[in-house]
Amino acid sequence: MQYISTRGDAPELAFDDVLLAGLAADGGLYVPKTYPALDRDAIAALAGIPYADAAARLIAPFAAGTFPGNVLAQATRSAYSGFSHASVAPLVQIADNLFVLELFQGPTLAFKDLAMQLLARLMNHALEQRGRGATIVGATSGDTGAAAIEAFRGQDRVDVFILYPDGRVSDVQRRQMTTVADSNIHAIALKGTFDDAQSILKSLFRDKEFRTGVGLAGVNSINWARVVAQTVYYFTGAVSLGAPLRKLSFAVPTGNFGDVLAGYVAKRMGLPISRLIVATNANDILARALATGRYEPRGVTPTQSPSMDIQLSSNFERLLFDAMGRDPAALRAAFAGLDQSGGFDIPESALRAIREEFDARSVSEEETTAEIARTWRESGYVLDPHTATGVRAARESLAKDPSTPVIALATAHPAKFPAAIEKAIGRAAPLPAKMERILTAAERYTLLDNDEARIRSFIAENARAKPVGAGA
Ligand SMILES: Cc1ncc(COP(=O)(O)O)c(C=O)c1O
Ligand SMILES: N[C@@H](CCOP(=O)(O)O)C(=O)O
Repeated sequence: MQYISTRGDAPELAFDDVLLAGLAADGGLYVPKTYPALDRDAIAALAGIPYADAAARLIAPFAAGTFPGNVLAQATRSAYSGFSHASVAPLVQIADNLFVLELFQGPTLAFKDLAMQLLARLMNHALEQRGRGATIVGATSGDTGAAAIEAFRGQDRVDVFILYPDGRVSDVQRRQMTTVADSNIHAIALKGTFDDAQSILKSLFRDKEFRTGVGLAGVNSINWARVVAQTVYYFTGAVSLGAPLRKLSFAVPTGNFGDVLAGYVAKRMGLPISRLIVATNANDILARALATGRYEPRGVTPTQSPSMDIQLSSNFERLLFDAMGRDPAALRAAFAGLDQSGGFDIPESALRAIREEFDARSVSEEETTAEIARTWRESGYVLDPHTATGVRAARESLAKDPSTPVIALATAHPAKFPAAIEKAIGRAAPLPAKMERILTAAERYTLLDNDEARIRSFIAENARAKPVGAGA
C-alpha cells in the first residue's frame, strides 16, 4: 500500500515512512492511494473477537509490506492490554436506538488512547529498525497531548514536545500533561489557541532543515496511522449492533475532523454506515461549511468542551481531497484562498458529495448542559460535555429517522470536565482512584509566546534524541 499527499507534490511513501513523516513535505496530508475493501463476510467475522485482534485485521491492509502480521498483532495486543474494560470500547444503550460507544477506557480517559497507545508501539518499532530517534511535536486542545505524553513517557528514542493553549484546557487535562516527571517530556503552555499551536506545528514540518535536523515526527491526526487506528471502533461498535446486516449512523463530537474522518474511511472500506453526524460546539466552522458551502474560520470561542475549540479542522482537507475527485491542484487553490482571503467556497459537486454522507449540527453551551442533565435524568448515565454534543445531534437524527440506530462516540470520561458536569447535574464525576495523584502532584511546564521562532529554538535547544538519518 502506497500513500500520496493531498497537495500532490511530495514523494509517495509506504505506511512505515508515513508513520514517521507526519505532515507531507509539500504541506499536505498523506492518504492511501486506494482504500482497502472488506466484504460482508470479513466484516461479520469481526463479531465476538477481541478488540486487539479486530484492530490487527483491519489495519493490516493499510500496513501491507511494512509491518509483518505478527508484529502488528503483538503491537495491538500490547496497546490494548492496559484498558480498564475487557472489551476496550464498550457500547452502552441510553435510549431507544441510541447508544454511546465508550472510547475513554484507556490510561488518559479519552478516545486518543485508542490510537496513541498503538502509534507509540509502531513508531518505536520503525525507529528501532532504522536505528534512530525522533522528536515528536504535537499540538493539543487537551486530550491528544495527555495521550501522547502517557504513550511515549520515559522512552529513550523520542523526545516529546506538546503545545497546549494556556488557560484553555481543563485543570485535569493540564495536570495530565504537566505532572509527568520523565525528562523526555516537555509540556509547553502556548499563549494562543489550539489553531495557533497547530499552525506552528505545520510550519515546523514545512521547514526542511528543522524537520530533518531534529527528526521531527507527529502524533496528531495529521499522522495517517492515527486515523487508521480510529477506524477500528467504528467496525467493532457497528458489528456488535448487527452490522453488516444492519445499517446505522454515528454521531461524532468534532474538532480537528480526525475522528469523524475515520468513520468516513470505515465506510469507504465497506462498513454500511447510514449517516456520519458531525457535532460541533460553538466553534462551528464545519456546520457552517456544510450548510453554506463556505469554509471560513472565525475566532475561537472558549467553551465547556475545550478539546473541540478548534476552527481549522486539519482533516477536512482529506475529505475535500476525495470530494474534489482527488485533484491536488484544485485542493491547493482552495487552501490558497484560505491563506489569502480567509476562506474558500467548496465547489458545488464536492459539497453535494459531502452532504450525501455527512450531516452537521452546532450545539450551543445551553444545549450541551441540558443534554448532560437530560441523559442523567432519563438513564442515569453521565456524559462528558464533548460527548453531550454528539448525543444531542444524535437525538435530532433519531427524531427524523427513528428506525436507524445511532452510535454516539463517547470521546472523554466526564471526570476530565468536573465544572461542566457539576453545572449540569449538581455533582462532579469522580476521577478514577489511579489518577488522583495528578490533582496534587507538582506541575512542570514552560510558558511561551505564540511565536514560531521561539518555539523552534526551544525545541532545538531541548531535543535530546539526535537522529542519525534525515526524516522523510
Ligand atoms: C474529548 C474530545 N472529543 C472530541 C474531539 C474532536 O475530535 P477530532 O479532533 O478528531 O474531531 C476531541 C479532540 O480531538 C476530544 O479530545
Ligand atoms: N482535540 C484534540 C486536538 C488535536 O486533534 P488531533 O486528533 O489532530 O490530535 C486534542 O484534544 O488535543
